[in-house]
Amino acid sequence: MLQIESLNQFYGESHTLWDLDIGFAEGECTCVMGRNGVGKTTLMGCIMGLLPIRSGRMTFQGEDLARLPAERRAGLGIGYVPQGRQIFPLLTVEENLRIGLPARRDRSRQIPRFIFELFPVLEQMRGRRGGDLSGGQQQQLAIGRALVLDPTLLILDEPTEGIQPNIVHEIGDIIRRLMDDLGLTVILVEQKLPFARRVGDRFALLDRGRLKAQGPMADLGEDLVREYLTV
Ligand SMILES: Nc1ncnc2c1ncn2[C@@H]1O[C@H](COP(=O)(O)OP(=O)(O)OP(=O)(O)O)[C@@H](O)[C@H]1O
Repeated sequence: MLQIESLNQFYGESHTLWDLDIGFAEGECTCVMGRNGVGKTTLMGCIMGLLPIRSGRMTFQGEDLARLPAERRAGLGIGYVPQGRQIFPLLTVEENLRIGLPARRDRSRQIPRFIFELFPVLEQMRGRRGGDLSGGQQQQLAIGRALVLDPTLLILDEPTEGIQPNIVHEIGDIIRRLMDDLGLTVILVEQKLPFARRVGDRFALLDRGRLKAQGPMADLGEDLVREYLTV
């Protein structure tokens, strides 16, 4: 569904992503993993068009992504839940959700009903400010906001960071439901190994900007964990 070939990215003189080749298969959840600072968020920024790339190809359902500005990429059906959630604290829950509506392909001005079915707390707190929500509720709002666009691919950057364990479990269930009920493909940046193993179908392991291994989650063995994940 999304194919990345020979991707190189620099921050100024600093070469951050090196000749990355990664494929993301339709209908699967691929966990992008690796220690802090290896380039996971940078890779997501490149996919979304928020960071310029130096060279390489990115194709999404046959479209050449690298040539499209960020707003067109979202319109192709790529939803993005950034690290740290980045909801608007002074806007209400409803206003946060409405932000994505103008980019919908069908021009609908209605927040899709299934978002409130998936996250009942967002309906209960519809008129409250985003900043008044708990961390877990804000994460649900950030996911809901990305879903407003009706994406076929959803990218989540560390959705469990700083969230209570019971809510982490719930977020895992929601991701699987999005895949089973809506047929979404998911890219999940994740550092928590048990969560990645529970939710992911495949993994891609980065180290210092390079891809070190990828494959079915069952192949993420102890040797790889020790070498590239344990701190
Ligand atoms: N805006 C920036 N300017 C310069 N260097 C940056 C910038 N953003 C990130 N970097 C550097 O690029 C490298 C990759 O960072 P990135 O945030 O992509 O890693 P990560 O794997 O997502 O880390 P984390 O798990 O901590 O979020 C790091 O060395 C980081 O210091």
